[in-house]
Amino acid sequence: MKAVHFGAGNIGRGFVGLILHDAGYELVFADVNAGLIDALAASTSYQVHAVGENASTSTVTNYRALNSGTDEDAVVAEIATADIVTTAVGPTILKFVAPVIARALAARDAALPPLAVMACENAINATDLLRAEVVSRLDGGEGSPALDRAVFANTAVDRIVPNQAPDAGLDVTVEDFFEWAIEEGPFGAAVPVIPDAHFVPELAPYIERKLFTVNTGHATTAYHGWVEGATTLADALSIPEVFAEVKAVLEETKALLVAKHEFDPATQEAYLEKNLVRFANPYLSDTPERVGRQPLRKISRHERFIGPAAELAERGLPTEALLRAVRSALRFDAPSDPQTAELAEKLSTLPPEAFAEEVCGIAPGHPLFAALVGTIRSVDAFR
Ligand SMILES: NC(=O)c1ccc[n+]([C@@H]2O[C@H](COP(=O)([O-])OP(=O)(O)OC[C@H]3O[C@@H](n4cnc5c(N)ncnc54)[C@H](O)[C@@H]3O)[C@@H](O)[C@H]2O)c1
Ligand SMILES: O=P(O)(O)OC[C@@H](O)[C@@H](O)[C@H](O)[C@H](O)CO
Repeated sequence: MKAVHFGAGNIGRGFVGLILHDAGYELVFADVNAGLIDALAASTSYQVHAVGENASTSTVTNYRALNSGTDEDAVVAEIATADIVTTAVGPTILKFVAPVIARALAARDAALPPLAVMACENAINATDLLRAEVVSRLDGGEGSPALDRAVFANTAVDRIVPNQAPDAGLDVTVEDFFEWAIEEGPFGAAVPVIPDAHFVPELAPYIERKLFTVNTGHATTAYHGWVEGATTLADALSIPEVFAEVKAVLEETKALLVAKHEFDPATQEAYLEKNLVRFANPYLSDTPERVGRQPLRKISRHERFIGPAAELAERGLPTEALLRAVRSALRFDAPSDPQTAELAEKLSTLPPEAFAEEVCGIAPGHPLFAALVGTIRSVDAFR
């Protein structure tokens, strides 16, 4: 069995690669970072250190590595004969890997079992986004026979993998918790062999619970922590005012998840409490810069803040804590992040009403619009 994985970064090596290796796949990492690919290609193993109460170390072997920027033909050839292709490159990068997958599907022997394609990004239905990009590159689009050679399935991946220490080499330190939910419907009877993943009939409750609890709470910790001058996530959560804001945000998203997916409130409360502990994992060194990265993506329409806030407002439920988190997101100005300059430029050039519509996707008439515009306007006070 062979799996090709795009994105040999934190989650690629520390989660997807490890799980596919443990499932028995030969791995081919594809990435555009030449130094990383050269290091992987020159090595025969790396280690994943899981830290927390259930610490463990795993060794990943049986992999190869290819530079998808300079050796696209080789990556196409690998995918054409693979069983699985996964991505962990970031949702905004999917459009760049799609042409490679499209070429591979066109080249794939139609007699082979279909390729399982799964995007492991933090976004609702990321695989659908990838599929749309692949289709747009295929001759004949939706009518292309090459589409019959693949099965596309959405997934929700959860494991906190911070940026690694500069001297860590290829080894990755990760939290001990992990969860990988994959929608089973698209596969029919031919579900891929991945014992550490669980296949679910409907992904929406899983991805929304994950994105609107783990990622909403995580980003709230990062943005309020950044405003308070915290340098790690654990430090941020140790500030009582930040902790209170994170808890308040998670109570708001809990109300949505309980109302929308009929989760048991006590179970959801236990889930959010567990996540507060995960964010403060003392063995993990994570930063507001990483967790808050790409603020424009994070305040977009279907993402971790505006997504739940819009649905809460539509149901007449409170959104104040989510909007206070958005206000801190608007103040995020990490120099390492190109999106913060873009954010500042949009804040200074767009009227708040236009910002709400263009950046957050909330138009006049939506029940969140007035409060969101007020939030955007209030950021002026800090400039
Ligand atoms: N780190 C986490 O805790 C975590 C957890 C769950 C999900 N995710 C998701 O996984 C994705 C990756 O996150 P990460 O933290 O591993 O980021 P990362 O920056 O560590 O890794 C991304 C990798 O993608 C590579 N890449 C960029 N453009 C590429 C291209 N065109 N082709 C091939 N590779 C390319 C980069 O060189 C990098 O090695 C994101 O969507 C993120 O939301 C991350
Ligand atoms: O990867 P992002 O930028 O969407 O979000 C940053 C973190 O919240 C995220 O990477 C978490 O660590 C991860 O989603 C945990 O499963």
